[in-house]
Amino acid sequence: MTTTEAAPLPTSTGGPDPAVLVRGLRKSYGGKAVLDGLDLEVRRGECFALLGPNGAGKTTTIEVLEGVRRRDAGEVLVLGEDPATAGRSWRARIGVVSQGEGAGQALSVRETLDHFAHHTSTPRPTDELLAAVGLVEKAGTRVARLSGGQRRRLAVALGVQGRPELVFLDEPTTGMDPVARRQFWQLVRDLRAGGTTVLLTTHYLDEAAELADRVGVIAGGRLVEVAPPAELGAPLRRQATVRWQEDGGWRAVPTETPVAVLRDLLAAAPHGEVPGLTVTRPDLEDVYLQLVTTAGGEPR
Ligand SMILES: Nc1ncnc2c1ncn2[C@@H]1O[C@H](COP(=O)(O)OP(=O)(O)OP(=O)(O)O)[C@@H](O)[C@H]1O
Repeated sequence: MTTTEAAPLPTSTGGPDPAVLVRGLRKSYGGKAVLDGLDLEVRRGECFALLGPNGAGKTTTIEVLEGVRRRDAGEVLVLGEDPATAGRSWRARIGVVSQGEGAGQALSVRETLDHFAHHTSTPRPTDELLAAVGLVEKAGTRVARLSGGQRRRLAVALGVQGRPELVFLDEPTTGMDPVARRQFWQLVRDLRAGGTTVLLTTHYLDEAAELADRVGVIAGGRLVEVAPPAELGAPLRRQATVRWQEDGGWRAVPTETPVAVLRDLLAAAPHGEVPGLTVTRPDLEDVYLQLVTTAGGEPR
């Protein structure tokens, strides 16, 4: 891994100030580099999904941005301030949904939301939050009696209670059932439609494809690619595979010009029929796997 100096933060990116601007972020644990010069820019109002294998450094990155983990080097601006030194007024502008469960156990769901509302200047109404995360039926249940997925929903409600400008969602739907995930996706869409910037980490590529304006892949301590989900790994996506049945077996031809392959096949087909013919291109998962493998982003 290289040890180049962090470039100074640009003062202008050509548009409004980004919500998150990171240059040359480095973090090691016990002498082992996890982040090795990570650059990241999240635009105001977008939903940005950080992808990467287990141990790639997604949570470490989010924690540095939240101001709860110290960095070794690099420059970081979140809503225009350095999280390492920013104060309470800055903290009130961000929302955090971490991987831990957080909320106390003895209070009911409603009491928990009401309790934290007292510490927030313009909280979203508790009933609105309960509906948004699908916990209306559980409003009177003690937190200790919630299932894992229901606790994640409560954590999400608490994270957005203070109407944050920017919300960090670290693996927000882990443990949620498919209905809850879709409900959560709607919540994220609503937040984004209301102008909130969302930075989330996820292992679910369908979630990233569904929600994110752009995705970034962390591997080998750096952001190896950033693009809209449909454009990630564009050169890899150009490669199609034409498959068909021939002489009792399967043939598969990788090609960047599938139409030409099809034309030849059809010309050679006795009755214009090619049994089992399919043309496929790599999907987001195929592209992601290639990116992290190429970048040496195997789990540490
Ligand atoms: N407090 C710590 N002390 C020592 N090592 C740590 C600490 N926190 C994280 N690590 C290590 O740093 C690496 C990155 O961890 P991190 O949690 O940031 O990864 P991640 O991409 O969020 O992983 P996952 O997808 O599994 O949640 C891992 O190898 C982890 O074991």
